[in-house]
Amino acid sequence: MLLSWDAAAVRAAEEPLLAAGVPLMDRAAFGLATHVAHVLRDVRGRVGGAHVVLLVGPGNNGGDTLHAGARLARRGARVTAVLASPRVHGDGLAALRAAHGRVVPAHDDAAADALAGTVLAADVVLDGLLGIGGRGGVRGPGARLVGALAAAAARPVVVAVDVPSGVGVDDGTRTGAVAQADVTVTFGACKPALLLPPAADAAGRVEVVDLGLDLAGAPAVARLAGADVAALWPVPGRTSHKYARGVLGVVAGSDRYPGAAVLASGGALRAGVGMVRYVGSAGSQVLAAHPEVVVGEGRVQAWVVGPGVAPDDDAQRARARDALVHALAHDEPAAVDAGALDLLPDRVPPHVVLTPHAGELATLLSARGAAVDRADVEAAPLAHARRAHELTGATVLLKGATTVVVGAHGAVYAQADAPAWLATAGAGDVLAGVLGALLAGRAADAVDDPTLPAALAAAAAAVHGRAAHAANPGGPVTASDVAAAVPRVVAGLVTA
Ligand SMILES: NC(=O)C1=CN([C@@H]2O[C@H](COP(=O)(O)OP(=O)(O)OC[C@H]3O[C@@H](n4cnc5c(N)ncnc54)[C@H](OP(=O)(O)O)[C@@H]3O)[C@@H](O)[C@H]2O)[C@@H](O)CC1
Ligand SMILES: [K+]
Repeated sequence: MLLSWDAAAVRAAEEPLLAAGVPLMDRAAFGLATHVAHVLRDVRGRVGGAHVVLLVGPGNNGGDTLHAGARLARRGARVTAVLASPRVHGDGLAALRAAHGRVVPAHDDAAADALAGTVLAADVVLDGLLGIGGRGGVRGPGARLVGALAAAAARPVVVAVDVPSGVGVDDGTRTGAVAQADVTVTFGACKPALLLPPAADAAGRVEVVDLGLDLAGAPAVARLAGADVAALWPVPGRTSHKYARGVLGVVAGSDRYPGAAVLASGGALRAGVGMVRYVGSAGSQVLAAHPEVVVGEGRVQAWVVGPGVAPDDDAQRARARDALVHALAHDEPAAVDAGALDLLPDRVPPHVVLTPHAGELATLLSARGAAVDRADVEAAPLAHARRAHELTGATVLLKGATTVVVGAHGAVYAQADAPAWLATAGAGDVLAGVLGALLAGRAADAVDDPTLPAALAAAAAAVHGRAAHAANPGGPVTASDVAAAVPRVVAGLVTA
């Protein structure tokens, strides 16, 4: 599991070490220089003679960068520090000068613009303008340098120092231009911005330098790895029968969208649910694709409600509403998608998991008095998913290239397992089915432990994303392909 801590938690963990005189900046700079040396060997074959440009901001982030630059200069690199502020870290600057690094001021926009060519001609650029002390996008001459990097057709390798400068460290937002990093070398612990969209898209590969911090308290954002998914997956024992493995009620599809019923049922079956009971008008299509499905109502442990339920299909909407009422009255977990999102009562428990995409989340929030549109949600996915959790009580899985899950007691996951090819019609229906299988297989646990539905939702997103890779590595996939690949992805995880 990849865990991240917010800026305040990192600072709190640094404090006692700094008070005890532990040289944290030395450790950070050593780790940074080591990673940059690896990068230089990759791009140039060696450190000696390579040209390294440091973008240096006013705080300790610039200090780390200058100290790392000094180490690289001592190893023979040609190091140029571009100072984007008249006030920079004194010790760091002295160390770089002592190591014969070159120092050039860029204290105004014109000076910064004149240095853009130098920056773009480097082998490697270290982005040390802002770290966890940054507030909003990069301002001043630093912004010109970042803008030049962002606009360049051919740019040097960029290593972000701690975080790409200008990202919202705790919420994953981006304001203004952010230099796209190839690698982010982060100190002490991963930061939320390195996992959360849209900031994480600018981070590249993330390397964590251990500073020996003792991080107390819960992490801010987590990302499940394969072993975590396997530990969450309901794996049948030798004596399990289909009812013990979970029966899932699926209220999906409509005359207009019968395929959603087929895909949601298929996702659930392929994820290992004991049995699917399908409720709705697409029974014949579901049976044609999946003869193992039982059509009609009966006892279930969990529900999938909403995929492909058309807004004008009154009969299917009534079934979806009934299913939700039943689920809530009997403490049965439910994945609520698409056409059922507007049928929710005001408050629901966290074992109700909403699975909107950005547009649907905007609609849901707007209906509850928070006027936002799709672009607002995409610019700040965590904040909006959290708002929806606060307003409804539900666990919220916000679908996207990186899927964000917010659950009870501050549980937050960000899963980036899917290839871009997964953005295809019907993929969300399959995801709802996979999640439904997990909720059915672990229904009692999901009700007892209010944070578990968020972990299960993240696990469903992880398997769904991996299935898209497995279905056709590097190429296009259909939702049916993704569903078909789920069993071997699950097998690979639970037997690893
Ligand atoms: N603590 C430690 O020992 C360790 C810390 N470490 C390192 O320290 C980093 C944190 O350092 P930091 O606290 O000095 O903040 P940092 O991010 O460098 O910038 C703050 C400066 O930027 C300014 N500023 C703010 N926003 C701005 C904007 N939008 N555009 C332009 N300027 C802006 C702000 O000005 P102010 O807001 O105060 O006016 C202030 O002057 C951390 O990320 C890690 O790299 C590691 O070495 C491990 C040990
Ligand atoms: K930085």
